[in-house]
Amino acid sequence: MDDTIAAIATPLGDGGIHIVRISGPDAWPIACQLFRPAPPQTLETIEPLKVAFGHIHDPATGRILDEVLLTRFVKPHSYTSEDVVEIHGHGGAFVATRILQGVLDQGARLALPGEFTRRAFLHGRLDLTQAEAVADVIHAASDKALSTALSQLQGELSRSLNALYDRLLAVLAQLEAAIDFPEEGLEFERKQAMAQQVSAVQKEIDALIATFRAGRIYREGLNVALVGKPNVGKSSLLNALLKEDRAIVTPHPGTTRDVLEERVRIRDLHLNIVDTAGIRHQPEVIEEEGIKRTRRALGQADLALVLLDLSMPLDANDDMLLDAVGATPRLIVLNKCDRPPQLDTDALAKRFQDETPFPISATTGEGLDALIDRLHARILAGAPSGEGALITRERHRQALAGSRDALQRVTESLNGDLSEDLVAVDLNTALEHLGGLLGKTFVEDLLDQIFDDFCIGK
Ligand SMILES: Nc1nc2c(c(=O)[nH]1)N(C=O)[C@@H](CNc1ccc(C(=O)N[C@@H](CCC(=O)O)C(=O)O)cc1)CN2
Ligand SMILES: Nc1nc2c(ncn2[C@@H]2O[C@H](COP(=O)(O)OP(=O)(O)OP(=O)(O)O)[C@@H](O)[C@H]2O)c(=O)[nH]1
Ligand SMILES: [Mg+2]
Repeated sequence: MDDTIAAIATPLGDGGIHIVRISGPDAWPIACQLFRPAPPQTLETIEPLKVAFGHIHDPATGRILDEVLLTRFVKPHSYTSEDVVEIHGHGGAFVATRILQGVLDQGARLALPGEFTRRAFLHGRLDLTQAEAVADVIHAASDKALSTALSQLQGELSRSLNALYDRLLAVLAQLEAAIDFPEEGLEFERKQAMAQQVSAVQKEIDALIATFRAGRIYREGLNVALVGKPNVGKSSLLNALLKEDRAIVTPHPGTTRDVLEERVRIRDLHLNIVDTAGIRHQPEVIEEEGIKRTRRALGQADLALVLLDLSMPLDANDDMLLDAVGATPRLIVLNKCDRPPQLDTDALAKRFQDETPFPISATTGEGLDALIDRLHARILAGAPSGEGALITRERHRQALAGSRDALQRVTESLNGDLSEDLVAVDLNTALEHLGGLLGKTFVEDLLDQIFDDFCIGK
């Protein structure tokens, strides 16, 4: 951590401005080799956290490389808690790379992905949940995703976890006192009181674990599989939903799948909709493959949007599909309601007793608002009300579950008659899980996992 790192903190391409960021003990000396402030400013008069105007020179040739703004941060008052310099140059991959090269030539090392934030973590300016939140702010695709990430960055989750950690630490101190002075032992009442304190913490951990469903869906979006027989209007519905919010939609290719996935924003939330269509030719050959893909999409979905064609009777395709949906939570959507209905609605009502199918028309847009209302309500159903801390990642859930299980053993032991040493072991395990979640203790592998997903320059 004692070397000086540098990177272009903005995406490489033509744009308005680019930022070259330098962090470490040589950040300022390196900047001094390259930057000439415009008079009357001199290098000596540049104040931290103020913007200075000037030029970057190429020390090799003395020529001007760019006209820039520069900000100096003096440790520990910077993003990384180290000395930092930011050079704001003109947008453009070539000029940005040219300035970065100058910085590297002066002795800085190219930063690894996430290394600035990793340093902020290692210097204690952020804990691990806050560092994760930095990535979540960057990837946020809805208001909920953004507000969840920002409150985590601001330490909302950290505060809850630290409070629980401290309460357990206080119990551990009592236990250890009893271990150190065995002649005094632990009276029954003391043990009861400790068991109560522990189970109170356990309850709060359970409550945090229960926020995972909502937290994950806010952060990642609800995974929706759009399923239905060929021609029922799946792609039309997807397009209609996309049109609702065209500007903020970003199509991104499935990572391991060859199906199309689209991100659709619905008010303050977003969905990841997988369109399972498009396998129509040579049905005898492709049919099976199509069903396999549909099943795969369904397996990864939080919700299936099952499309039926209101303008024709249910057929064997629909049956096969409904079979495939199986236990995946679903919403039945009846498309083409602009056409004369052919679907036997009595039979339908019998078949889907507790469900209200949604009549829509993907082409006229009829019923779409109601469908969106329903989707929105369904996502929020069971979500924690209010502003409390949420957990958003499987890592959080696992750590909390580990802590909760250990605490369960602690309360059982305290209520039973186990020795203080053994109780302390479980209590320590519970603390380690919480500590690991916050990054109080960590292994490099975990940091690699978290920070490798970051961009270079973050
Ligand atoms: N130009 C620029 N914009 C940016 C960042 C940055 O590093 N540079 N950020 C990050 O990528 C985010 C802002 N986060 C930041 C967090 C802390 C500090 C910082 O210097 N903190 C010091 C001083 C604060 C103060 O003077 O009040 C500190 O905490 O001591 C800077 C940015 C988003 N925008
Ligand atoms: N009248 C009417 N026609 C519709 C509606 N939705 C879709 N269609 C028509 O139905 C046909 C099939 O629509 P698609 O959206 O391609 O259907 P799909 O389910 O994606 O079909 P595959 O990709 O082949 O599985 C097109 O001609 C659409 O214009 C609707 O609500 N009303
Ligand atoms: Mg289609």
